[in-house]
Amino acid sequence: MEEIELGDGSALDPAAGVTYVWSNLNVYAGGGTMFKKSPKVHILKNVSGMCEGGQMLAIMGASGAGKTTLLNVLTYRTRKLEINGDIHINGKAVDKRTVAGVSAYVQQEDLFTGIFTVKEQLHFNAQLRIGKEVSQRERRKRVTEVMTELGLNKCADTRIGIPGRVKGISGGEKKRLAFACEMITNPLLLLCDEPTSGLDSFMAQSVVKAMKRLTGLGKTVIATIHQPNSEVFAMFDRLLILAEGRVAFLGEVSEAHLFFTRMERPCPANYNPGDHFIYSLAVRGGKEEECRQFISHVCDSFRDAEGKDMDKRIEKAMKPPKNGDPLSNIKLPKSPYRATWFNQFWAMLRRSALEVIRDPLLLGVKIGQTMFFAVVFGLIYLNVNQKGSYDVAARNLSSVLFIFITNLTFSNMFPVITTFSAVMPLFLREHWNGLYRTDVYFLTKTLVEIPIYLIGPFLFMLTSYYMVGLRAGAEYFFICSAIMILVSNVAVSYGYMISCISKNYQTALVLSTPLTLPLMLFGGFYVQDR
Ligand SMILES: Nc1ncnc2c1ncn2[C@@H]1O[C@H](COP(=O)(O)OP(=O)(O)OP(=O)(O)O)[C@@H](O)[C@H]1O
Repeated sequence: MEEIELGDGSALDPAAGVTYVWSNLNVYAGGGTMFKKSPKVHILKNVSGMCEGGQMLAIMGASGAGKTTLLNVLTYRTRKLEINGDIHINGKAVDKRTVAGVSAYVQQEDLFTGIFTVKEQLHFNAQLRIGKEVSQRERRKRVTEVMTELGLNKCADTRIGIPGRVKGISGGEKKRLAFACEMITNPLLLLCDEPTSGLDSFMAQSVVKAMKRLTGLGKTVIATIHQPNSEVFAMFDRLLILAEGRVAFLGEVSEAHLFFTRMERPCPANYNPGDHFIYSLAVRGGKEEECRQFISHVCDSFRDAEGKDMDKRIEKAMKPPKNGDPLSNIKLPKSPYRATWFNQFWAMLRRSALEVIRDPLLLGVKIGQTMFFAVVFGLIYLNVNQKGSYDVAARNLSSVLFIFITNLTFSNMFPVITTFSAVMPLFLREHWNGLYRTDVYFLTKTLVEIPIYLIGPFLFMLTSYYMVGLRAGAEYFFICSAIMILVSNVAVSYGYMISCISKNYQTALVLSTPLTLPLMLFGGFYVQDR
């Protein structure tokens, strides 16, 4: 059978789609650190399941059942969790790189660059997530296609918005945009965490229909789903119901009806089956013990009857095919990044520049703050260079310059680390999604923001120049100022570097002081030495 060439350059033999299998997954959280112990929580308990190419699997369950944790484990996006169990694709154990190479993941939380319009966000994704073998024309066509498919044409030129500051597209449009950003890569395996939440029933249906269309191309679609309406529910081929971290049911939708009838909870006529299954396995307030006993009974019954057949199928699906490489129908990218270094650099440079131009708040706050401190320091050290003998005045000036350098270094570095912590979730998601490398982010951010951090210290030193009442040695003052401006910019760069490397706010903060100290001392000794 002929291979399907996908938009991202990968290929899929429709006769052998991606069979995704997971077996006996046990996930634990907590346990504490060496300093502080906390109880270990067993989140997923012996969870097994599978989804074949051309199928759409719904993962359902009450809130807290473990749906999101399962999807995070299946996409290797877990941090600080202990995981045991096996994950196989087409019968072969796979690692994070393989899963990242074949899959796309629509996460529950929508994270975007708020200053972008919907179309710009999709073009940005098309530039960085589609392989270089796909032409620009094809990419533009793909953007137009997904916008039409997901009803995003109306808000194509509307900014996404920044929560609490810039009103942008609606919550439902954001959800569809998140979905469109993943669809654009034409993935072999699509995982979605609640893709329909926040959507009206028409839009929820459109999103699920778009997912269903992917299964028609032989792709594998797995989604957690909350309160699906009957039409949406009917579109899923298979159902995995989780309850209290255990598998309560796995199989076809029609089999679920039979199973719940056997459990003496038949779905009433004209009742939404999805709602009924979730409600039956929820832990209700005031009846916790009773509900937990029922859940335990349902999970045990499934494991000891229907689950046995499923286990056999899973066991079989985990064995590699007798002949050939089980992953031979998948062209895995050599690098986790689809775009070249230069393409990543230009796309990120443009985005970083637009962020400053379209949201000049940071620029305004930074300059306003610097001017405020320039005036305060200027008033404290007003005409300091005019007082006493020439030697005393010179010594005073050196001390004042040292204080200036301390202020400029720290006041540039800490805001960088603090503002970076706000964009850290987006950076981490895009970086792990293979959009760009850490060094590209660091370089483009630094390059774009350096002019801002040049203007601030320049105005600071200019104000100080007039306020300290320079008696002589203007040349000395200007050289020291240049050194200070340089040092304060290296501090900005340091701030970004520490944040990018540590990828963690607390670590960046802890590292910032010892790393800034040599810089400050260099500047300090320089101004003292003259
Ligand atoms: N890192 C963690 N530490 C401790 N408990 C955790 C951690 N992560 C998840 N849990 C717990 O595991 C359970 C499952 O969480 P999960 O987010 O997977 O549920 P969910 O089914 O997706 O819920 P919802 O539908 O409300 O999003 C919850 O009780 C949650 O509190």
